[in-house]
Amino acid sequence: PPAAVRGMKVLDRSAFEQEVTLPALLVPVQSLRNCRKMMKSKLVNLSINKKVVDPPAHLVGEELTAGHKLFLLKPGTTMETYSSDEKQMLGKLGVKDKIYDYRITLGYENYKHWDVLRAILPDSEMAARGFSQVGHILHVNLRDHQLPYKHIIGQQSQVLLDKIQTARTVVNKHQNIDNKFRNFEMEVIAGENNFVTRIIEHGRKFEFDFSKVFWNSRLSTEHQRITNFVSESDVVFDVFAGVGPFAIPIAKKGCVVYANDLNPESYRWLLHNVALNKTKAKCFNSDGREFIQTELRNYLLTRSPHKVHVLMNLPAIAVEFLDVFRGLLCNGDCLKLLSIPEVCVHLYIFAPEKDGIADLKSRIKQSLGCALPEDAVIYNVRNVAPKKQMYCVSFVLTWSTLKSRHTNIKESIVNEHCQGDAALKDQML
Ligand SMILES: C[S@@+](CC[C@H](N)C(=O)[O-])C[C@H]1O[C@@H](n2cnc3c(N)ncnc32)[C@H](O)[C@@H]1O
Repeated sequence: PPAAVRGMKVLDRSAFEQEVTLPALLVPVQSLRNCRKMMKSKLVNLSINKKVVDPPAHLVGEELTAGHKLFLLKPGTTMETYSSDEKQMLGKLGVKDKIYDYRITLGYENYKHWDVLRAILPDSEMAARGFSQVGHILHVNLRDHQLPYKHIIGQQSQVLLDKIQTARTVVNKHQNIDNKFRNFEMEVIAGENNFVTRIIEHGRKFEFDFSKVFWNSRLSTEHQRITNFVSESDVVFDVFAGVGPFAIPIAKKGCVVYANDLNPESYRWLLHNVALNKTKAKCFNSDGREFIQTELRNYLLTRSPHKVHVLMNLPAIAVEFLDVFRGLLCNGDCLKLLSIPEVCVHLYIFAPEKDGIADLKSRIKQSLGCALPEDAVIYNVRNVAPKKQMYCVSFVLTWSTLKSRHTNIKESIVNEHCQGDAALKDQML
């Protein structure tokens, strides 16, 4: 497109009009088929109705207009572009060894929407990064300097909407996801003003209002990894459950699931999705800390024989919640305490690329009050930004952490309970 369109804030289609000269080859009609095959990659790649046209007499001479067509080629094509073999082949097909200059007026409609965006925007980055799709919503992240162009981007996106049949809305997602509930602020730049969408992830259905809750399709592999990891007989506490992408497939597997989210909208959609998938999960709308202190604690004191998993997917700050496990059971009846099930925490955490493991271990230690167990599994989930990784750290909570805020006092409790009975003490320890 003409250079003058760069920086345009309101779409002016007429500014795209210009006369250009395209190189062209004169081909006898009987060779059209073979030539088309041979020159496919060399034909002009604009959205032009006809890339093979009738030759005008003023260009090729009266005698060559009949029985011939012009092949319009990519700008810059010369006879030197062809190898000697290709030239020989063209000669055999009766193609003239000459490039003609074909004048054509191009307009807005001849460019693909990405070409239009690339030509208008001050940098081509936005066009290169493209769109992501969540249900019927396409989303872009416009940088501050691209905001003045949002209407043009919206208009171009409308073209995209027409092409992607499942898409009906284009939003600009403000990049900052630092708000409490991890949802994006978004603004419709094309299509319907409707954020309620439906996703199918690994065969499970999820409906939610994308403007009010967290959803990230890039976590789908992780959702599946954890779902595969837990056994049917395990009990799962999903502390930051969102709209249920861990909780629902795990419940469908047959596990008992307790799912919690502080965002009332996430909670509402969580309940909706549990029903939509015809499954069962106990759902809560509490702060994660309170959920652990009440639901998890009560459950552990029931002396259940089932292994417990605690999912903590709030990678920016979940580590700060670990202190809640310190002394979680410190006021419990000691006999009950001695038969608590194994509790495996799956903590999501961001860490820098450089020395990330040492960094996360140190933060976990600080919050948990003891070092991460040797056999903890540190799994790299994904790269979230340049130099920033997301990990899932899976580890079993030690008895002493759950019982004591300070030190390992298992032995002192046993002593207290056994009242000098050495045999009982041995048995209990
Ligand atoms: C990163 S999202 C994860 C959601 C879901 N587990 C997933 O994988 O898509 C974190 C969730 O934690 C919720 N949240 C934020 N702070 C919370 C808190 N203090 N207690 C409980 N939930 C919280 C947010 O509403 C959000 O749904």
